[in-house]
Amino acid sequence: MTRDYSQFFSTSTSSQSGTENPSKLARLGWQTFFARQVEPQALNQTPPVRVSEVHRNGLRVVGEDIEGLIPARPDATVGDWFLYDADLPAHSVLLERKSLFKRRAPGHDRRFQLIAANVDTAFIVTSCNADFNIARLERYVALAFDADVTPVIVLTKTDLCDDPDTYVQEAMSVSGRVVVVALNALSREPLEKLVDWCRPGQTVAFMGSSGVGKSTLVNALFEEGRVATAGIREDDAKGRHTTTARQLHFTPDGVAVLDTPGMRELQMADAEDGIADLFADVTDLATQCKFRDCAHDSEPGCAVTAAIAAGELDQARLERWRKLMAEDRFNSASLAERRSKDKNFGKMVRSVMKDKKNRR
Ligand SMILES: Nc1nc2c(ncn2[C@@H]2O[C@H](COP(=O)(O)OP(=O)(O)OP(=O)(O)O)[C@@H](O)[C@H]2O)c(=O)[nH]1
Ligand SMILES: [Zn+2]
Repeated sequence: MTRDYSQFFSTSTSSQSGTENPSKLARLGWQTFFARQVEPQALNQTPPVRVSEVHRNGLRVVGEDIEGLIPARPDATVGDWFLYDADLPAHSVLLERKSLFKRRAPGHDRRFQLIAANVDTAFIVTSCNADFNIARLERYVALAFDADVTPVIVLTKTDLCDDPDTYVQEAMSVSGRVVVVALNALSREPLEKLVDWCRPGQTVAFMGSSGVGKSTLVNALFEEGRVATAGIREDDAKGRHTTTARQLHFTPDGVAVLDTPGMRELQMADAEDGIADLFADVTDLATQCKFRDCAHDSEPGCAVTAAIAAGELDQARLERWRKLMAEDRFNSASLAERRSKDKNFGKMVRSVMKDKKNRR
């Protein structure tokens, strides 16, 4: 292989700027972040490939002129980049990731499962109706922050709502760092309003409950509509999974769209950093409390309760922070740790779980 990869070493412009005619590799999502990790000579010997599908027997990878298979390995997932060794695929070298969604396995050992790597943007989708739930939005935003993925809140079904602006205002209260977009997913608006995050070479994911319009938005990104929407489903009020495989779909424009059922079951686990990012106002206040282990209840010198009393912090937001932290702690603990937790903590967790169920 004697391909010249030097063009991918430009550090002045990233592929995000959307050049007129991006190369195949750029359209697969190859960015300066990955190019910086590699010597040009190595690229010629072992060209970059991206994991487009995860199967039991291996990772399907695609590159400039390559379609290959790397033997299954637990340390890689869809969206990962490898330097591909065509002679010994198992010796391909995994590149450092920009971002990673992971979760704890449901089984006994609670291992980490890698869900998706190198996603640039997570569209957190909800609709301007009863699905809208501020606590759920916060969970997804915290998960995205924790994964180093940019969250964008997308409010769908504006056409069915008298006052979308109320929803927009509330969604904006989630975080000053998160853009909120409101649209009718069945119109041309998705293409117009999501364009900033859907340029060639970008990788996007859609998160949100069933029926909020994720497939509809994905369809909008594909000219021919390759991903099926569920349509009307009277037989199954809760909706069903129209997506089954763990893979990346590439739009004709070169946007990689993540398609994995795992995104649906993402739980708060070891996501303390993401929660801290989202609730920076609360955690900042907490550092000013008189006692380091302040529970922000009735302790003297508590900066958090003082802020609530002064009307600077919303009590409801504080409660949602507590619940998210409790959920994260619970899900992060091993089974043994869970058993040894004291009764009160168990009670708290049960109430959080009950609450979670009610929100679904
Ligand atoms: N009027 C209107 N209908 C919408 C909008 N977005 C989605 N829908 C409809 O809502 C239904 C559910 O949309 P989907 O795109 O299948 O929702 P989903 O989030 O992919 O659902 P799951 O596949 O179950 O996760 C479909 O009948 C869509 O046509 C919107 O903005 N306006
Ligand atoms: Zn306090």
